[in-house]
Amino acid sequence: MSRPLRLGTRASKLALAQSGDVAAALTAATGRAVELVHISTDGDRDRTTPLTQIGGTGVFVSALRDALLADEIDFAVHSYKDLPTAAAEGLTIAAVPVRADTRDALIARDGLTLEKLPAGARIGTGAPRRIAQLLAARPDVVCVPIRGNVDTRLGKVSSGELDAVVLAVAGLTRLGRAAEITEALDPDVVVPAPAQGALAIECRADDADLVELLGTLEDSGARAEVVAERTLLATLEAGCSAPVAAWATAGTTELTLRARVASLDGTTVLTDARTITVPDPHDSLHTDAETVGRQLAADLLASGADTLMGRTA
Ligand SMILES: NCc1[nH]cc(CCC(=O)O)c1CC(=O)O
Repeated sequence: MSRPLRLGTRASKLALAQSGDVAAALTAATGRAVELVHISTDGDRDRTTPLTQIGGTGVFVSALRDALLADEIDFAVHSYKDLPTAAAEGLTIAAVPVRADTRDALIARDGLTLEKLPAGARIGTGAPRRIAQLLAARPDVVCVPIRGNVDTRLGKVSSGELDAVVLAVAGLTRLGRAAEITEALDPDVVVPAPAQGALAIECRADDADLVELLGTLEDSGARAEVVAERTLLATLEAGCSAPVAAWATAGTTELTLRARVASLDGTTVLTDARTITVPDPHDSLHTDAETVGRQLAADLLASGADTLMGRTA
C-alpha cells in the first residue's frame, strides 16, 4: 500500500470544496488515497485590506507553492484564475480538469437582473474587470468595493446593505449556493476572467510519477481554453488589477477566443475575437492555443489596448 498523497489546501470553504472534489475524483480514477493538509496564507489572515493592495490573489497561492517546494505537501488545487501568469520555478500544472461554468453571476435582491436593477443600484464588486463591464452595460449603477468570503458577500444583499453582488457562477456552484443566483450574466455582456471556472492541479515538476497520476484528471479542451486566455493576458502584460477579460470555448473542431479590454469607468470598451481550427489529432493544440492568445492580444494592442490600459492603471 502506498502512503496517502498530501493535498495542500487553504482552509476556506471554497478551497476545501475544490480540494475535496479533486481528491475524490483522483481516488475514484486511480485508487490512491488523498489526505488534506491545511495551509494558512497571508490573504486568509488579513481579511480587511483590499486584495489589490496586498499583492492580488497571488497571496493565496504563494503559501501553497512554498509548501510544495518544501515537500510538505505533494500537490495543490488552485482556482486557475488566481494564478499569476508567470510560471513557478520547479512546479508544473499537471492537470486542468473539466471546467465548470465560466460566467459571472448576479445575485440581486428581489430576483432582479442587471437590466431590471433601478438607477443608482449599489453592486458589490472590487474587480476592475467586473466594474468596467457592469458600468459599460449600466452606466447608472454604483460599484462598491467588497471583500470577504462568499457567505459575507451574499449576506450584504440579504441584509439590504447592497442591491446586488457579482460572483463567479463556478464558486457559488462549488459551495452549493447556485440557487441564489438571480442572473447568470451573458458572457458577451460581462466577458469572464481568464481561466474563470477552471482549476489548476499543481505538483513538483520532478515528481514524474505524480505528474502522470494527476494527468488522469486532464481535460484537453479545458487546458486549451485556459492556455489561450492566459497567453492573451500575459501578452497584454496586464497586472492583476487591469480590466482584461478573456473567454475561450474549445469544441471538437474549433477553438474561439474572445477578449475585452476596457477603461475602468466602462466608457471605452475594446472587444475582439479569433477562431482557430482544432488540430486532429490534438498534438499541436497547446501551441495553437498559445498562438491564438498572442495573436488576439496583438490585435487588441493594434486597436489601442495599451493606451487604454495605461489610462486606467
Ligand atoms: N478571486 C476570487 C475567486 N477565485 C476563484 C473564484 C471562484 C470561481 C473560479 O474558480 O473561477 C473566486 C470567487 C469569485 O470570483 O466569485
